[in-house]
Amino acid sequence: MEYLVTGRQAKAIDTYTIEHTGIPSLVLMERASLTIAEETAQVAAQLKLPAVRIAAVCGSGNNGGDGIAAARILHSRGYDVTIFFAGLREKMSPDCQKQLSIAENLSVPISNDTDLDAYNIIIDAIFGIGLDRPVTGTYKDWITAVNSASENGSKVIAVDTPSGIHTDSGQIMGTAVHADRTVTFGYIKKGLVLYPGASCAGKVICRDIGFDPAAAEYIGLQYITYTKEDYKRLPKRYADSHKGTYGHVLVIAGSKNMAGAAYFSALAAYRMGAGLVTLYTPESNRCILQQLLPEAVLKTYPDTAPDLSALSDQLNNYQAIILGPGLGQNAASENIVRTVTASDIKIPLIIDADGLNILSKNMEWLSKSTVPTVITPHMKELSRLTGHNIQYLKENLVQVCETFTREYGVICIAKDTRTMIIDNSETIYINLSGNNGMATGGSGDILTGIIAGLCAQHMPLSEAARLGVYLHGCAGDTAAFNKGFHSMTASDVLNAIPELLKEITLD
Ligand SMILES: NC(=O)C1=CN([C@@H]2O[C@H](COP(=O)(O)OP(=O)(O)OC[C@H]3O[C@@H](n4cnc5c(N)ncnc54)[C@H](O)[C@@H]3O)[C@@H](O)[C@H]2O)[C@@H](O)CC1
Ligand SMILES: Nc1ncnc2c1ncn2[C@@H]1O[C@H](COP(=O)(O)OP(=O)(O)O)[C@@H](O)[C@H]1O
Ligand SMILES: [K+]
Repeated sequence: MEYLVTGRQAKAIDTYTIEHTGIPSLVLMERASLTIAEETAQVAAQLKLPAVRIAAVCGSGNNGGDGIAAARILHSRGYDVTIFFAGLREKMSPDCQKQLSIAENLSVPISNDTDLDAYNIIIDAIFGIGLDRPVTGTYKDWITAVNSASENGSKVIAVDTPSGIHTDSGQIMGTAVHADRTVTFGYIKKGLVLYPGASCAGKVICRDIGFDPAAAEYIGLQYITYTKEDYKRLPKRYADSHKGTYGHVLVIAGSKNMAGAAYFSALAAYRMGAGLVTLYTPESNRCILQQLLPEAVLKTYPDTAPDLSALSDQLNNYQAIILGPGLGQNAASENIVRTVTASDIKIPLIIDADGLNILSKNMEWLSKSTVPTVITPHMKELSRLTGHNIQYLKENLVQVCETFTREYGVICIAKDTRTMIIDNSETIYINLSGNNGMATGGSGDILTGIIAGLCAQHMPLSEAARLGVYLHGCAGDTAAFNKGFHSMTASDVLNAIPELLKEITLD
């Protein structure tokens, strides 16, 4: 697990380390600059040119101070480096002032020119976490100059964040640097992983510069993400076990023309390790699903007339229930959704797709429901559930989901390029696995199966939500590796689950 920080939190970590721990700010700056110099040297070596010219474009805050110090370190190591001062001398921070005077004393070249085209590498140190308003005027011109050099082939290394990106939201504040890589200090800033910030950051490299680890605990960080380290959370298999050990999933899914969603969801639960999967689906799907997935137990109902009291009586027989993929929105589906949400079961329920579309027209069912529930809406479904348009949702996702979660007592997995999970705790999970190849029909159905498979193996629902979303994205990444972003399908994501889990468990 890794933390992602906001600008305010990053600043508080700086301040704690300086004031409470006693590490001087110039020491932190020197360490930050060393990482930039190392990264720059690495890029310079990769260019394989007879001579490499480096420009450090520096603002007047501490981000600029990092850039000036990095230029000084590179200069002392024999690199051809020039400082371009993009800030205002009268507004320099004390540390930036200090760095500029050291650079002047050591005769590091400082240019008054604005033409960056002759430089092979540009260090962007105009703004870091201190950016607090839209970029205008000469700053805008500098950012344009950096981007134009980049378009002409220069490599751009951003210091801490690409200048112009909002540290928290990833929004472009008027204009922003498009970097090839961003070296960020201590913790990854949230704005570097959220779009469009993530597109401007390029490859994000997070380097330790000596912040006191106690600072994070003292401040209380809120945003987390999973990495390969979290593979170890996968439920254990036991030599002495049977299918009951790994739980029984009920998948309430599919309708006349949507057998595929039920199949994806059910197979994903099996692939994730569930002991048994039962599919509750209309009679018209019987043949196709039996052929597609002989491993599943089928419980079919007459297409328009499910036996709701029999369904209700059975619900307690499972360890996890999926409701909604391809369910359709006819009267029979509505009755099923009402019956399941109104039941008194204490079994984890994962509601997706048409289950959510039906609920969005019957929100009182959700408010009255006492079933432990996770909902997995994509932005359109979330828009139907909350009444907000997608633009508003994207800009206010955390706040909208927090309100929704509190009001309805559910865990919300807001699916998007960067899926977020908001439950009733302080912690917000932001997912970084996955890729655009997953923007293909059926991907979401697989996620429901993965989460249910984990719940069936006795993982608590909020934990299964996080690990499920992470592994779903990892399976998507494996599928993209195998088939490419354009051609991969939901079936490829399903088939990547065993490949992924094999790699994890045999490691
Ligand atoms: N001791 C520390 O605090 C450390 C800070 N570090 C570096 O310092 C950076 C933060 O430094 P600062 O807090 O000085 O902030 P920045 O250097 O990011 O920029 C702040 C300055 O820019 C001005 N500004 C903000 N938005 C503007 C806009 N749109 N147009 C014009 N001016 C604008 C502010 O008024 C302020 O003068 C980090 O990103 C990191 O690179 C590192 O050296 C590590 C240690
Ligand atoms: N560009 C992308 N980057 C990362 N993940 C993506 C991207 N596009 C889609 N996904 C993921 O793929 C899944 C799509 O789900 P959904 O829209 O419900 O698909 P479907 O309804 O076809 O099953 C979500 O988990 C989403 O996070
Ligand atoms: K920067």
